[in-house]
Amino acid sequence: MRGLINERGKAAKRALMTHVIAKAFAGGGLVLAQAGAGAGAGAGRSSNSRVSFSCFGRTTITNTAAPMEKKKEISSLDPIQEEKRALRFKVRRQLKAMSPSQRNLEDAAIQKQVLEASWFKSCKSLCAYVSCEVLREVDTSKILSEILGDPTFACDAQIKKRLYVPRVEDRNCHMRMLNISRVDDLIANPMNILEPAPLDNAGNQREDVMQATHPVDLFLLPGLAFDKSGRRLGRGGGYYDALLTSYKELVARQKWEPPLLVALSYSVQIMDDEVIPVTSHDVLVDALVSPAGVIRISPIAIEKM
Ligand SMILES: Nc1nc2c(c(=O)[nH]1)N(C=O)[C@@H](CNc1ccc(C(=O)N[C@@H](CCC(=O)O)C(=O)O)cc1)CN2
Ligand SMILES: Nc1ncnc2c1ncn2[C@@H]1O[C@H](COP(=O)(O)OP(=O)(O)OP(=O)(O)O)[C@@H](O)[C@H]1O
Repeated sequence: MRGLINERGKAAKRALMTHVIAKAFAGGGLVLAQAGAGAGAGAGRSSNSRVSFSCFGRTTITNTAAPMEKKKEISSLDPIQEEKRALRFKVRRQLKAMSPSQRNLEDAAIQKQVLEASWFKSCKSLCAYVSCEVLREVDTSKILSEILGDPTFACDAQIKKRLYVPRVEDRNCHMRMLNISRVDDLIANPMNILEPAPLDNAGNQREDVMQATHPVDLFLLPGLAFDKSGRRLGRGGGYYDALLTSYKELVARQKWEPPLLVALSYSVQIMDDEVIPVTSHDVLVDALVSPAGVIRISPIAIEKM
């Protein structure tokens, strides 16, 4: 899975950029954004403009040749979003500076801890992200392959778990978690992230975790930065915050046990307290798995992990 993404290299970045630009124009709004601040892998550029995107209809377009009064609008953007954007920029740079061998070591250490953990072994149903090399995310390929029984990975016994993975639906930056049973169920989306088609090979709708009759026990979450009080900084789409909020509401309605929200983090992604800005939309995680170990944060993590 990781190899598949590896091979795509520059084409992936082009695909990502095309997608982000298309998304920006689909959003329709015209808001100024700070030059440089949002200019990560997905920022589109022309000679005097940069386009970046944010979800829930807040598209941002920077005209670097804009007159002064337009530049003033830049500083009137929500300061929390500005802080988040600056932190994303910084963490992306640190992730890019990690050597491949360091990343491999940390990927192996994180996945080993997950695979050997009692809370993972006992979980019957989970939502997990399909890691993307271009985004420098903690690798999940070994975890997913063990769940799905990929023969290229040696495992003592196939772990039987129900697995849901993200699929971005274009409208309103909506993300669903759909059930898959094989690695082959995944295809690359325009952002070059592997995700399932809405229909399975037999033409049936894949089960959406929001429609499932049984709860999931665990979410394995991606992100750009985390801290030891459970704060999580995502990539700015609000996809996970929205989905986790809806899922928590479903859990409360059904009187199910809440799932463990566990983020996977390289060492450089763990920030000091108070560094990550938060709003009321941000959902806190219960625990982190880093190469140095599991960090249990919430009472549910302390009880179950
Ligand atoms: N593996 C994986 N799948 C996922 C997510 C994720 O974070 N990781 N998502 C979680 O939401 C959703 C997709 N959301 C995404 C949001 C932004 C970017 C992205 O490429 N961002 C660029 C910067 C873009 C910009 O700011 O202009 C980047 O982070 O470098 C990718 C996926 C659903 N699937
Ligand atoms: N549940 C929600 N309902 C409405 N808007 C939301 C919700 N969650 C986040 N948003 C909005 O989405 C935008 C992006 O949010 P934020 O910067 O917190 O995303 P993120 O945590 O980086 O991304 P993700 O959740 O995909 O990992 C913000 O404008 C935020 O207000």
